[in-house]
Amino acid sequence: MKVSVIGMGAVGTEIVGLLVHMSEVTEIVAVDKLRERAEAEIWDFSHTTPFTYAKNPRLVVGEYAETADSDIVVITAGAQLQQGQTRDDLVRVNSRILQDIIGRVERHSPGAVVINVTNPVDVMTQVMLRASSYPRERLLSAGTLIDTARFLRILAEHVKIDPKNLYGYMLGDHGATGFIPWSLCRVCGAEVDTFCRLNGLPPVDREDIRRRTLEAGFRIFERKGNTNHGIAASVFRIIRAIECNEQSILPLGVLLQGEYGVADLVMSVPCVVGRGGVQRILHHEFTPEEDTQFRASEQHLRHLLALA
Ligand SMILES: NC(=O)c1ccc[n+]([C@@H]2O[C@H](COP(=O)([O-])OP(=O)(O)OC[C@H]3O[C@@H](n4cnc5c(N)ncnc54)[C@H](O)[C@@H]3O)[C@@H](O)[C@H]2O)c1
Repeated sequence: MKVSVIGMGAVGTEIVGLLVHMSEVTEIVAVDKLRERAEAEIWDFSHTTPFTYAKNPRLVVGEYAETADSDIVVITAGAQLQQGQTRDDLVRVNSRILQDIIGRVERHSPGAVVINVTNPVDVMTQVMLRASSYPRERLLSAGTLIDTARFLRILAEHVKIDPKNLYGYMLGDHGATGFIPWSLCRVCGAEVDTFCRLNGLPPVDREDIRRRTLEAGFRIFERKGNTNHGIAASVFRIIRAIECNEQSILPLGVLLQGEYGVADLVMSVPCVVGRGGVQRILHHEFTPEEDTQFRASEQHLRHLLALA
C-alpha cells in the first residue's frame, strides 16, 4: 500500500512516524511546500529503519508526480492556527490552499482515498469535494475522531476503565458545536448513568465532560503551539481501518446527502470504514435534545461553509 502525506508539519510528520514504525505500508511519499524540511524529516526517519521491526517502507520526498497511484493520501497542509484564532478563522486562507492541492492530488491519484486533516476539517473537506471529482466515500475528514478519543479518555478516568473498552462518540463538528450523543454511549453494555449507579460511582456531569472534551485541544495548543499526537493516532486509526478492510465504526466527516435529514453538508457521524473508505453511513435515532445539538452543529458548519 502506498500512502502520501501532503504537509510535513507537526501532524504530517507524526503520521509518517506511525506509518514507518507500525504499519504494513510499502511506500510513503512526503510532500511539503518547504521541501527541505520534508527531506530532513524523511532522512531522519530513514535512520530509524535499521532498528525497527516494521516493513521498512520505501521513503520518498517529492512533488505531486511522486504521489502517483497512491492508495491513500492524507492532507495536513495549510496555515496553522495562530494564538487567539479559532479554527473558523482559517476558513478563507485554507480554502484557497486546499483547492489547489486537491487538483494536484486528483491528477495523480484519482483512485485514492483522501483523508483530510486541515482545519476547519469538515468545511475544508467539502471545499475539496466541490473542487474535485472524488466521491464522498473516498474524500473524508478526520472529523470528530480526535474529539471522540478525548471524550473516551475523560470518561475512562471517571469510570476507571481502559478507554478502549468504552463505547461512545463525539459527533457533529470538530469545533465548538461538537456534542456527545449519550444515548449511544455504553460502559460494559450499560448506559453510562446505569453503570455508575450499579458500580458505586458518582453520576457523570455531562456538560462538564463535553466542556472538557472541547477544551482539551485548546489547552494543549496554549502550552505547546500545536496538537499532533492524538490527531496523528486518529489518522493512523483510519488508515489501518482502510488497509485491513476492518469495517470498523469511526466518527468521520462525510458528505451527508439526506442522511439525518441533512442535505449536502460534511458532518461527523458514525461511519463504517474499510477498503475504499466510508462503506456505510450509520443511522442513529437521536433524542430530541441530541437532535437539537446536531442541528446546532449543522447551522455552524453551514455558516462556515458560506465563508469558504
Ligand atoms: N482535524 C484535526 O483534528 C486537527 C488536529 C490538529 C491539527 N489540525 C490541522 O492540521 C493542519 C496542520 O497542522 P500542523 O500542526 O501540522 O501545522 P504545521 O504548520 O506544523 O504544518 C503545516 C505544513 O503544511 C505545509 N504547507 C502549507 N501550505 C502548503 C502547500 N500549499 N503545499 C504543501 N505544503 C504546505 C507547511 O509548510 C507546513 O509544513 C492545520 O490546519 C491544523 O489546524 C487538525
